Amino acid sequence: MNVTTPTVVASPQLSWTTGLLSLAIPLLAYVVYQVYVAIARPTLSELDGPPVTRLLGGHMSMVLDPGRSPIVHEKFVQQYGRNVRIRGITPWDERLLPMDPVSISHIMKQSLVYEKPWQSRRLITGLIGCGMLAAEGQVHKRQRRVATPAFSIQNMKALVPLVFRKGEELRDRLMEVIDLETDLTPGDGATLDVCRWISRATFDVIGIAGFDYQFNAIHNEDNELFCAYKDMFEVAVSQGQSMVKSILGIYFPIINKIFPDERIRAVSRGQETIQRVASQLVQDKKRKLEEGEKTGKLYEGRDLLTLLLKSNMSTDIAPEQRISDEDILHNINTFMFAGSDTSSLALTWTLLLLAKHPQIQTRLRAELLATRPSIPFSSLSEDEIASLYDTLSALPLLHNVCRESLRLIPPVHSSLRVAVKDDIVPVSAPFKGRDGKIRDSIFVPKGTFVHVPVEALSLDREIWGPDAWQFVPDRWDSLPDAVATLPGLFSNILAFSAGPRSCIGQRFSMIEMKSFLYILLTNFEFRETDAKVVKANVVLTRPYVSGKYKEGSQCPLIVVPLGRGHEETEEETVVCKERQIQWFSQKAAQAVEGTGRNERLTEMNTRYLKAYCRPTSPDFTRPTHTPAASAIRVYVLFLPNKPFLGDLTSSDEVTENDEPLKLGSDTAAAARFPDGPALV
Ligand code: HEM
Repeated sequence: MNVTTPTVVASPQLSWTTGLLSLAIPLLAYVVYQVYVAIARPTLSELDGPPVTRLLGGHMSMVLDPGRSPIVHEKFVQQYGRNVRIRGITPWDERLLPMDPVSISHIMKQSLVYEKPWQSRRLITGLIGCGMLAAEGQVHKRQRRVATPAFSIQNMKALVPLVFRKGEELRDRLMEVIDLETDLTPGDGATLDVCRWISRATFDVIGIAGFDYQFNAIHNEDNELFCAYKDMFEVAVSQGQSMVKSILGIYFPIINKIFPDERIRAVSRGQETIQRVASQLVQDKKRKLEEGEKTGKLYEGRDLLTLLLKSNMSTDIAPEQRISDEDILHNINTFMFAGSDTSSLALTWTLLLLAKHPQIQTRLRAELLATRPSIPFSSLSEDEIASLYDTLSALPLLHNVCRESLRLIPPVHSSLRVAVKDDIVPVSAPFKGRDGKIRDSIFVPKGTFVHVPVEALSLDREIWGPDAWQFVPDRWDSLPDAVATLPGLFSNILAFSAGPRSCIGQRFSMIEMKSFLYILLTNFEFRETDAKVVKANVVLTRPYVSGKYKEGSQCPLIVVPLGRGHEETEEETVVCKERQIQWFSQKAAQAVEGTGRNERLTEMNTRYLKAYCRPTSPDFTRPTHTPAASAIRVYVLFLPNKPFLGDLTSSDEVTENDEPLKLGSDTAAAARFPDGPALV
């Protein structure tokens, strides 16, 4: 199985000696460089900063830990000003921590001066290839130019129905899981790890939207490509004992070749699978596009892979600006990597915040329910879903909730840059340097690392006001003037970064967040459990249960299907009932139309609905034992192939023993109601 094994077994001593030598020589060279060359570099000497109390590790744990960072950042600003000198990992590693909006804007704009450090780029490249996240300079420019048209507003909107369908799948799956875990009595909900479920769904979304591939992770986690990506991404975020080895592996990749551990082997296995399955997908798509060109029947795929290939082939891109198939594959990997966990974390944190603020959850639900179409989702055409999304995207509270959540808990907590040449960084106000002189800019020498504190700017109480650390979506209706000075691709926050290296998937994420929130909140209520969920920065800001870090990232919430334990507000009840009654009555009328069946049935049906209908499952796609399900049964039992029920009177009860018609398997009924509820 493992191609490296025979070498190691055949000559273990030789391997060890070679390994040690190949480790020792570069290590020695590195130490010599650091002592005699790097130490002589110019430093951020004019800036003030906190004292250093440790030889290694410096201040990184203080600024990287989201449990402490808000207070640390605030104290630093008060004591040392808005641009602070901090210590990185080694004694020679002085870093700039800018918390001045003017300085940060400059750094984010000057992407040719402030690059991603080669260390992080090498780590990413080793996992997913040199796509947009890792590339720099001309390579990055070329890739971004090819990818930008794929992320246009129009192309993103075309993905809306795909995202909705996945949202519905998640809803149905959660209902099934809850049914299994509870006895279906009112008030019942199940405690679910929302983080895990959302993550499975966002993986599915990026699979289908990224390259038209069904991971089906919502249903099971066995798909080989899904496992390959998951394993690789887990290596990227895994911490612990092998931290030192991981760092050494970045500086001296040969170590990983000579001494591969289980993680390295998992990465190789994952890469092999991705290479085999995903490159086949690239070739298939290329063939479809070429065939379309030849036959004049253009291939209409909406996924990012197709769009990337189209853009790369378009005449707008000069031949020398095109990217290779390998680059295309690396970028699809990059979208998987950059777009799955970030989105699922943004959604998870939003649901947790809403669970902690039930009044806001109720208000948001009422806003969402008011837009609910009169027919079930499953019956909506793609155009109708697109127009529903247009309505959603303009909802004020939904928008406020999304940006407030991304402001308060940005999934990317901070980012790292390195100055590749000397630079002068502007500041918003003159400041007193360490030598007591007043300065109006900062000299940043080549080689300096810059720690970009994404979270610090959006939690700055001097800028956002005293409640900046709280979840207050309404703040967005009247923001302090100072907020307008903050950089950010989205809403003056750095959640999606800023400048030429900002997130290309921001529009995609908003579609995903808003569609999922819509589907989830109109079907479930989310409540806090007794577990204390805390933030930890493991590449991204992830939820953990306090004291249970070893169990991995998780966010348990009680998920209650609406209509069971959820006490709907009057506003919700009215909206839901009216819409459901309207839909059922319409369908019941169609059912009896022209069949000579009496109108009494329609009337009775409506009566049942009036009595029982609750906002349980807005598009009625599943049978339940709730009153709404009885209403569904009544409606279904009216079908012509159940003639004896034509004699039902309005006083008859439909009992548990009445067999509901299985629309999904009954061809006659299915033909009659192609868009009807699938009661399977
Ligand atoms: C809520 C969800 C998301 C958040 C918070 C987010 C955040 C970010 C941030 C902060 C960066 C800059 C990283 C850095 O400077 O180190 C970034 C870059 C990037 N993101 Fe996202 N992202 C999200 C979703 C997505 C999605 C859905 C996709 C793709 C479908 C995507 C693709 C990318 C790519 C390709 C880059 C690199 C851009 C470049 O360097 O030119 N992201 N993202």
